[in-house]
Amino acid sequence: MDGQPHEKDDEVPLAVPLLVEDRHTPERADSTGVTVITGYLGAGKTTLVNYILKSQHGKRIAVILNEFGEELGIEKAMINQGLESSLVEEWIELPNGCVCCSVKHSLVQALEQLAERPERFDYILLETTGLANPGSLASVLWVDDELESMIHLNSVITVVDAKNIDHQLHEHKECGKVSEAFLQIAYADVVILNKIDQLCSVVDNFSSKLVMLESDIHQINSLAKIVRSEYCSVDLDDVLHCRAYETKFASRKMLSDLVNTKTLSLCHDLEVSTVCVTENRPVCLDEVKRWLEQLLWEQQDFKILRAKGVLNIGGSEFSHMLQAVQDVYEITPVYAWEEHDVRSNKIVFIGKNLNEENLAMAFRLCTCEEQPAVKSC
Ligand SMILES: Nc1nc2c(ncn2[C@@H]2O[C@H](COP(=O)(O)OP(=O)(O)OP(=O)(O)O)[C@@H](O)[C@H]2O)c(=O)[nH]1
Repeated sequence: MDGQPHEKDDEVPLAVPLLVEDRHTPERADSTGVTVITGYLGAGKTTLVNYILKSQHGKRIAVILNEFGEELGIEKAMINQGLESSLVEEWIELPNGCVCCSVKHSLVQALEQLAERPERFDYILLETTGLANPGSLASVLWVDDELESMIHLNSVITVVDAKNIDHQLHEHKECGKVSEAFLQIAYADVVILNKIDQLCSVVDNFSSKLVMLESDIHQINSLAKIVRSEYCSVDLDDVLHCRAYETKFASRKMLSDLVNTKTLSLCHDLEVSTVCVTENRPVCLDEVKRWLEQLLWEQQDFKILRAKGVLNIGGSEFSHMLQAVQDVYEITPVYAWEEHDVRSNKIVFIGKNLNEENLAMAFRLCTCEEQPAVKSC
């Protein structure tokens, strides 16, 4: 951690809010949720980790830190022993490098070691280097078979510096590559729009600037929840209980939020954007899979980074949820359709150079009106 902790970090809180409620007891009792914390250099990732560790939630939290380019390539694991216990620091040695590329395997081993400890953790936070592409990391953590029973990916939290994000989004891009600031927002389940105090000190029309930044973020990723903050003082529910990857346990609210997500097309200057496609007729599961595999696995003049959707599969009485990160995807039955449910299909794509019309047209070709019913549940 190379940032300086803010002096507020050392103050004893005057009041202890009850931030973690019983209803949040992990559904998978045997598996620990991992929250990936990412963000541009200096955005406030360490500030967020410190804030979480020092909040009095009574939970045991392990933190794995990955610093890109550190000489020794050493990772530091800080473990919060819970309410009224001191912070314990440990070192986990990983080879030098960035978790999203060269040391995935070691990271997986480190997570296994943490998860296998007799004293169980309630949460594991993984603070990535400011240069990491959270997509690779998310896809590894989401699907790793060795880890599946012990840990699960909870969410990706991206900390954004409100004063500098404009510049970061519009700075020079390497040809053909999506810049890190876009990737970090594209893969985020929650965006913490931090340092709003600093933004306030440099712009006159502070409120409208904030709204504009939020609109830019939502044009890149309409699925992300945006939380404004100073020194990352956020509601811990937003960071620890997001559960963006729990497809099987997706709530009706999560699905209805998806259905209500819209394509925002105000600014055409953004490298990455969200596109939503809908289809009212039932779709054929095999056709959808074939289409997705083409989109995700074959070379295209566009790139899908993340997708989420609700599907009405012909012949099935279950709504299905689609999740995709990079080249990995999953379609899972979620809950039985009820009489009042509107059985429709919606997929939200986040990616580079997406063409709404082409995607909508291809989705239409997946309908199964002319095809035999598919029994998937
Ligand atoms: N004014 C102001 N400063 C902040 C805020 N949040 C964090 N900082 C300060 O910004 C600096 C960088 O914060 P860090 O938490 O170290 O940021 P980081 O993302 O971990 O930085 P790297 O590890 O270098 O990528 C520190 O000096 C923090 O105290 C905020 O909301 N307002």
